[in-house]
Amino acid sequence: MTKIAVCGAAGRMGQRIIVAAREAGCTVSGALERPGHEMVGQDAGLIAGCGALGVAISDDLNAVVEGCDVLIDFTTPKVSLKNLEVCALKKKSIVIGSTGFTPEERALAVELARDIPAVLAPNMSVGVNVCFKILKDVAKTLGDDFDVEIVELHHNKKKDAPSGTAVRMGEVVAEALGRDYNKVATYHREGICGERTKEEIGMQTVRGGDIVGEHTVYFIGMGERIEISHRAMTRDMFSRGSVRAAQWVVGKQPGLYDMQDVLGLK
Ligand SMILES: NC(=O)c1ccc[n+]([C@@H]2O[C@H](COP(=O)([O-])OP(=O)(O)OC[C@H]3O[C@@H](n4cnc5c(N)ncnc54)[C@H](O)[C@@H]3O)[C@@H](O)[C@H]2O)c1
Ligand SMILES: O=C(O)C1=N[C@H](C(=O)O)CCC1
Repeated sequence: MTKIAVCGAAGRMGQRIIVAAREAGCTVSGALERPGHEMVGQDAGLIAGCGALGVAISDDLNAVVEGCDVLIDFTTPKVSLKNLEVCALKKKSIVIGSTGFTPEERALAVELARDIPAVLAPNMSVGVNVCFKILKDVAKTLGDDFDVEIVELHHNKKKDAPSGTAVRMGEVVAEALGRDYNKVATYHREGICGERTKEEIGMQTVRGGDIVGEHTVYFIGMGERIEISHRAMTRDMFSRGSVRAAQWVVGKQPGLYDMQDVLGLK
């Protein structure tokens, strides 16, 4: 039975992951929150709404990592990189769902994961990862005759933009079209900004209410348009995906994997 510890345990995702881990028959061996968080000391199961687990939320990263097989971390990039460092030191696996990594932070994650098996994915749902796969084929088939725009919608508590999912969608399309995402991504259009170039990939962000997560990639041609969308109705497909990744990654060869590896979509 996989021993899973959850970092960000009182968060929107952390609470659902604790529920998903129990539903999957895993042991919740530990729960972490930031030092000084009001929930430190509280029972993680009670906070998650699934009944007492006898696991108190802790702020002792080293002790919690020591007691698990794998850490599931949905926090922030800086926290995740610290967690990855400690997991590497203690030879434990880690599943990271945090988003908002800079290219430099992502490169550091690759380096830190050289000696342990780790999964880093901006979206743990099956549906989005199938979208990643079909987007590559659609972009390659349509080529440069279709302008690509990506729109993402999330709740008003989300701290990063655009979503990690939208960035990954942009990267997949850019790669399929032989472009450098970091050069062609266009996050802002205002004033007399000139005609749209063929190469740019527009990235638009909407924030409001309790939207769980919606993404649409538009391939806009002359006289026709293709739209590929994913709408998340609950966070449970993310949490179930993270637990599936945690069960998959333990015992794998060292390195940084993504959800396509976990789902066998490569
Ligand atoms: N990969 C996916 O499928 C997926 C799905 C949903 C959200 N996310 C990402 O996961 C992250 C978290 O999202 P959320 O909605 O749960 O946010 P949230 O703010 O509700 O939860 C984050 C939690 O991390 C805690 N935290 C902060 N610093 C910490 C530390 N040093 N140690 C332990 N805990 C710490 C916070 O106190 C908070 O409870 C975001 O980056 C989001 O984009 C990814
Ligand atoms: O709620 C969030 O925050 C989400 N973040 C991920 C992203 O940034 O892509 C996945 C969707 C939900």
